[in-house]
Amino acid sequence: MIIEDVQYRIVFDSRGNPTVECEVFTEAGSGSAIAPSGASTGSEEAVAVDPFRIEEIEEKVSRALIGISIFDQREIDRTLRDEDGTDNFSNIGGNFAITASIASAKAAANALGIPLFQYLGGVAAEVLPYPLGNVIGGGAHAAGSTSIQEFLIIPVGAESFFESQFVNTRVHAELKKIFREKNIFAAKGDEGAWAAQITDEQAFEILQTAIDRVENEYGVDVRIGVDVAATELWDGSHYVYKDKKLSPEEQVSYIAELIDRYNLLYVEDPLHENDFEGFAELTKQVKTMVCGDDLLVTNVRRIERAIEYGSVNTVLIKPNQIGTLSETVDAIRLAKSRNWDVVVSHRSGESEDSALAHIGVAFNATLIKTGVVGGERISKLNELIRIEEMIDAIMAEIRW
Ligand SMILES: O=C(O)[C@@H](CO)OP(=O)(O)O
Ligand SMILES: [Mg+2]
Repeated sequence: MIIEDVQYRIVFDSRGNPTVECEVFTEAGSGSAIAPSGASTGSEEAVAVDPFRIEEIEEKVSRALIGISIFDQREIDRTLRDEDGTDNFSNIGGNFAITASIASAKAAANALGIPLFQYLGGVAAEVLPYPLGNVIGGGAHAAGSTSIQEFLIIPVGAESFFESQFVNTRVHAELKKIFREKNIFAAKGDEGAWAAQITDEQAFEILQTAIDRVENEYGVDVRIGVDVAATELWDGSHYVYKDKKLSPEEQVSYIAELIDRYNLLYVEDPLHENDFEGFAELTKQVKTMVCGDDLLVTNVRRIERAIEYGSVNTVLIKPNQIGTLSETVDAIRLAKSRNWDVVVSHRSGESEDSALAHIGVAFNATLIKTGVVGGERISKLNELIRIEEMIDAIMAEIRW
């Protein structure tokens, strides 16, 4: 079954910015995908181009893809690469490429009449990731709030995906109460996390109080994680926080101290995007998940470098950072070959597209990073609740 047509349209993302949606057609129907976008992007990411170049790029992509088998994802993705001709998709745009790539996979799954997670992951796709929920945020996602970009929670004691997300929503709601009790004005940042004029230390204390209350009420363990997004703090020689300035060595000890003090389970981008050695220094010292986002940008070449240095033990996977589904899978496989944990992640600018939930289940991600609230975050979380139901139903039928 071949690709018969490829069409793009311009739609809007959660920040209200125009973005592209791609629809790939076969004789059996179609599949579609919407491009997300980052605010704190890594400099080595695939480049998103202006959605208003739609006419020119749609012409190129459809000419290239029409006639290829919808089930030959590698060939589809190779063709997108060839058509672009650059390393970072600066020609046809990572946004135009990733949507064509994922829309093709969805069209293939639809043609077979199976869900995307099953098309991509087969019978091995039977475990759900835990939701890594962003509950307090600042940095590039909310000006004036914390220096650390994201304070995240992981409900490690939950027994189902539903329960995990339920607990995360309780912590998010409890935080609202605490901000009120303390007379701290809190608004919401780009990902639905609370944004307030507080220091990072205050954020940790407030979050710990919220977690204690929720743990008491529901009897589930909740751990804290952070995305420092340290490239945003880096001025070329120091990490500049609201209330302090740290040298690279001080930054490593500060993060190690935070891990110890708040029993952090997860730390993302604790150092700037080119400090492979600094990451390695920290990873050696701690037992927690040390994750590379801007450092690795879902790119096999950068993951190889991180393996060489021993920089991390966890990879963040954002399909739009690399631009095709096949290369996303290559990044996941390479990380898994080193026993790293895999975390699939949304972007700060998102949409109702829920493919990320399917990709997380298909490739056995340990965690899925989304917000906790907001339609564009909830679309992935609710999809995981549906997938959990589907897996239960499938497992009740299949016997090994
Ligand atoms: O840094 C991050 O991990 C992401 C998602 O939370 O932010 P952005 O999409 O703005 O890069
Ligand atoms: Mg990040």
